[in-house]
Amino acid sequence: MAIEIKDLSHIYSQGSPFESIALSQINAVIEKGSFIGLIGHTGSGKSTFIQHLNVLLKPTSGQIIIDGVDINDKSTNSKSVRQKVGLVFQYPEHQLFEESVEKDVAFGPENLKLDEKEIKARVKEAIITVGLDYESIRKKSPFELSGGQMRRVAIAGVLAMKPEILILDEPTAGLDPKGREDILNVIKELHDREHITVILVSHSMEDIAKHVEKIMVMCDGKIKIFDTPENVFSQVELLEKIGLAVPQVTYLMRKLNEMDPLVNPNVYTVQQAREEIIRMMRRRKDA
Ligand SMILES: Nc1ncnc2c1ncn2[C@@H]1O[C@H](COP(=O)(O)OP(=O)(O)OP(=O)(O)O)[C@@H](O)[C@H]1O
Repeated sequence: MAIEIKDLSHIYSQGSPFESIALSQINAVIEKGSFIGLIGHTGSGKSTFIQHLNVLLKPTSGQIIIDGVDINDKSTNSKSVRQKVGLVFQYPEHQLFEESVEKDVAFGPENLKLDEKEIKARVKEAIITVGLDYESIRKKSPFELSGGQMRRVAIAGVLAMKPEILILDEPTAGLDPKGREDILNVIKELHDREHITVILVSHSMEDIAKHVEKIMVMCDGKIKIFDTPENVFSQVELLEKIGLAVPQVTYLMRKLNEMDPLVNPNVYTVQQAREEIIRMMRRRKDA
């Protein structure tokens, strides 16, 4: 079963002078088990959208159907939806508060009133899944860890709830390139192993291009494109119009195609090609 989004709109402070249309008649189907990247400039509606998926926000109009169930229907239990749809907020480490890593990760499963053995097993599994050494880290205070480790602990806390749908809002924000890559690899491996649906929100095309199966591009509260990375990146003009930079590698591929003697009779030497690419990268850096 999929996530079906039907004519979803959200207006903040409707009817007041501060009214703001954040989502405008969105329609989409996200297949079960897919890995989606959600991208858009600041204020495009990404956070508003994902908060609807685990009923933190209710639609002004429209519906969200998950596994055939309208999640906003009066008869639907919000708690059971939140169990199914795990949401990792931006900078989730700010929400760590327990005295040890294992207590923090156990917080969600304890709220589910699971038995102690099951909680312990889930905590261990989640900590290992995010790539941390369970034995050496479990008793530590989250506050003695590095930024990247704290982020992993926070993600483990959501994984310990065993969500079927995992949504991560900018999970790589503020991390160095190595930390970003590590987190993205953890998420990718989890998706490949557990076949859960993953929605990864990011500002960075580069970050998500490598891993996701489809990219949803949002602009002004609407979905502008929802397609494979190849098809999204081929729409360079549209992406630039909405203020999104495509990955450098796409520009390079484009340039190399232009340099292909079959496409362009002004054949370049390898040296000329190198120089042209360097000039292009500099121009983009200066822009
Ligand atoms: N609590 C709120 N009250 C009023 N307007 C809001 C509220 N939250 C968001 N908005 C407005 O809704 C629109 C969409 O915001 P949203 O936070 O969903 O965008 P976003 O794409 O997640 O941005 P960012 O990348 O900066 O997190 C923006 O115009 C924003 O100003």
